Amino acid sequence: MKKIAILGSTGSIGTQTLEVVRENKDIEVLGLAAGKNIELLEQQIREFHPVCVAVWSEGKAEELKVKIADTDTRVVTGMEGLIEIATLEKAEILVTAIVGMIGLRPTIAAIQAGKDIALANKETMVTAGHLIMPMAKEYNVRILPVDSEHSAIFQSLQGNKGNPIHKILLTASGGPFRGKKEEDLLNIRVEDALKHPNWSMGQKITIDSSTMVNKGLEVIEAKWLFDVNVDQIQVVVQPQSVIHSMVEYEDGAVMAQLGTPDMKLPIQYALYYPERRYLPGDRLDFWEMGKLDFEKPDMETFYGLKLAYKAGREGGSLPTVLNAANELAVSKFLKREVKYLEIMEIIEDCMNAHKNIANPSLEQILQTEAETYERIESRR
Ligand SMILES: NC(=O)C1=CN([C@@H]2O[C@H](COP(=O)(O)OP(=O)(O)OC[C@H]3O[C@@H](n4cnc5c(N)ncnc54)[C@H](OP(=O)(O)O)[C@@H]3O)[C@@H](O)[C@H]2O)C=CC1
Ligand SMILES: CC(=O)[C@@H](O)[C@H](O)COP(=O)(O)O
Ligand SMILES: [Mn+2]
Repeated sequence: MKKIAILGSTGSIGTQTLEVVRENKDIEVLGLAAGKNIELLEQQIREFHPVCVAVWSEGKAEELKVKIADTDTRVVTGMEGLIEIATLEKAEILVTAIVGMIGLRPTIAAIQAGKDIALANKETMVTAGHLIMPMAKEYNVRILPVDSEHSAIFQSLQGNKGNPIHKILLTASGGPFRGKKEEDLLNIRVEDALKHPNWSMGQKITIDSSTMVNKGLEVIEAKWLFDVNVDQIQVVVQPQSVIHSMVEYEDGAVMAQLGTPDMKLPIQYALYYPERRYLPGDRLDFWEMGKLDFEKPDMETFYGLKLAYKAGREGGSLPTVLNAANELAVSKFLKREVKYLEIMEIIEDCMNAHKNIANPSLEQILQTEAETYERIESRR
C-alpha cells in the first residue's frame, strides 16, 4: 500500500485525488487537511479512516470532534496542524491540493521530512521555487507535477534524459474572455468570470484562468520545475484544451501530451509515476474532434501575463508580490469588493511599489506577502 496525505482534501484537486484513491484500492490515506468544509471532511474520514486530520480554525475543529467522536481520527488545527499532516511519519507522498501560498510552510516541512510532493499548489513554486528545488535535491525527494500543463511537460520529457529543452510550449485555453478587449471587460461579474470554457476547478484558479494570471503563475512554476529561463517558455493559446503542453527539443522535434480535460490523469500519473494505470472516463475521439486551433495570447489586454514574465525574469521577491497581490485581489473580486479589471491594476501597482529582494529567505517571502497585503488594504 502506498501511503499519502492530502492538504486541501475538500477542494477540486483534493476530491479528485480521493476519486483516484477510491478507484485504485492500493493507496492508504493517512492524513487530510481542509479549511471550512467539515461536513465533507467528516464523510472523507468515515470512508478513508485517516489517522489525523487538520482543519484551519479551533471553532471548526471543535465542531468536527463532536461529529467524529466515534472514530479514532485525531484533529489538529492551524499552521501547526497543516505541518503535522504534511510530515506524518509513515506517509510517502504529500498531495498539495491546498490553494494559495499558505501551502508554502507545510510543503517545505514535508520536503525536510523526506516526503515526495505531488504538487498542485502552484503558488508555492511561484513564490519559493528557488528554495524548494534545491531543498528537494538535498533531501532526495521528488517534486511530481500535478498542474495539467506541467504534468504534460513532465510526460513529454520522459525518455529524453540528457536532451536539453529548447523551448516549452505552455498551452492556455484563453479563458472565458478570449478575444475580448479592455472595454469589454469593464463590467465583468463574478458569475461571468467563473465560467471556464473547459475545466471545472476551484474559484480562485478559475478567476486566474480568466485573467490569464494563471498562465503567468504557470510560466514561473515551469521555470523552476524544468530549470529553464522564462524566455524559453512560449504561451500558446489552444482554446480546446486538448493539448496540455509541449516540449520542443534542439532538433526541432516537438513532444506533446494530449487528453480530455480531466485532472485525474495528472493526479494519478503523479501518484504512480512512472507507472501508467487504467483510468476510467472519456477518451479523445480524433474523428469527432475535427480540428485544433492555436493563437498568440493577447498580453496587452491580459497584461497580468506580461507582469508574470517580468516577475519571472527579475526573480527575487517580485514573484511573491505578483502572487500575493493576485491572491488578495481575487478574493476581493469574489467578495465583490473590487472590479474585475482592478485585479490586474492591483498587481501592477504592488509590483511597481516593491523594492526587490534577491534570493529571499522563507521569512522574507512571508514578510513580502504581509507587506503586499498591507499595501492593498491601504490603497485609495
Ligand atoms: N482545480 C484544478 O483543476 C487545478 C488546481 N490547481 C491548483 O491546485 C490548488 C488547489 O486548487 P483547487 O482544488 O481548484 O482549489 P479549491 O478551492 O477547490 O480547494 C482548495 C482546498 O484548500 C483548502 N483550504 C483553503 N484554505 C485552507 C486553510 N487555511 N487551511 C486548510 N485548508 C485550506 C480548502 O478547504 P475548504 O474548502 O474545506 O475550506 C480546499 O480543500 C491551487 O493551487 C490551484 O492553483 C492546479 C491545476 C488544476
Ligand atoms: C487544469 C489546469 O491545469 C488549469 O491550470 C487549467 O490549465 C486552466 O486553464 P487556462 O489557465 O489555460 O485557462
Ligand atoms: Mn494548469
